Amino acid sequence: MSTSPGASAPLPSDLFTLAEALGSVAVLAGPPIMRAYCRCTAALKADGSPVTEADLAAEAAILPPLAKLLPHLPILSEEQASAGQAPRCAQDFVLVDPLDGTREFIDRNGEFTVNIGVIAGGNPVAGAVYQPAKGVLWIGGGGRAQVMTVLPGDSLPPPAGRRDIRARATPERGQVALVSRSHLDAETKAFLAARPCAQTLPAGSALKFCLIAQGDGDVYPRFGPTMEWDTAAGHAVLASAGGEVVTPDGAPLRYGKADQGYRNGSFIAWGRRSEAERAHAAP
Ligand SMILES: Nc1ncnc2c1ncn2[C@@H]1O[C@H](COP(=O)(O)O)[C@@H](OP(=O)(O)O)[C@H]1O
Ligand SMILES: [Mg+2]
Repeated sequence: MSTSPGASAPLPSDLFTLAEALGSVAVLAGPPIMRAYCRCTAALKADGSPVTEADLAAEAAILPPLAKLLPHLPILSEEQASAGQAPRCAQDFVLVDPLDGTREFIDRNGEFTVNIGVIAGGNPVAGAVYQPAKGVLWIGGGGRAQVMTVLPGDSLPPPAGRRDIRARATPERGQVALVSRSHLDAETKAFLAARPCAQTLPAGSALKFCLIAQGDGDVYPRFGPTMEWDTAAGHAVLASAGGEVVTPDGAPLRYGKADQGYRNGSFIAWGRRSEAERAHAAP
């Protein structure tokens, strides 16, 4: 699939409804992922094939319904990109990581997710993050975000089975920092050492964004490498819950960086920052 990088495509006007639809698609990746997860035991460490199998099966479950949902938007998916089949995307497109947190899958700690994010004008506007091992789904779009329990492959619950979430106001002291469980670099450690953090919580994959979005954390610094498909969905959920994701110089983290191979630079995800916190972080 290809598109002109500057092309703009019509998006549904109700971005929260779009996020719900993305959630319904993300949940479809649950059954193939959990089949591979349950089948593989110790053999996985010596032979990574069940991970690849789960990645590919999850992507195959997601892409057709996603293309039907958003027929005018190019889809950039991790496995297709790895196979050299990525469309060139710049402004309006969809980012898919069918199995984010390969290390967590291999380590069998359940902290892996399915990520689907919609980008408009280079910004994430709707997203769904699904944790199949726990059956938890986060969705966000249009300034509204929710968390709910959904078993792999099931339908989304009615409103009574969902919880609206909002990032908490960043406390001046005793901030809770989320960090990668598997990729923690020296620069991130130095950032944390300079902050009034009471607690550092490790979490895999896009769960770090979701935990801040639901008020269980304040900051997620990431100075090590990530790809756009790792962050877009969680970024959309967090932004819809009142948080933000910025680069170290304070600019919003943007998407469609084709010339950089869709790699993100360093970023810091925040809950609802106070003015004092903004001033403290100013370059
Ligand atoms: N050296 C590296 N280069 C590029 N991306 C990296 C990387 N190390 C980690 N990542 C990204 O970080 C993601 C995992 O995030 P976390 O460490 O927060 O759980 C990985 O997603 P995948 O597991 O889907 O490949 C991968 O894309
Ligand atoms: Mg990933």
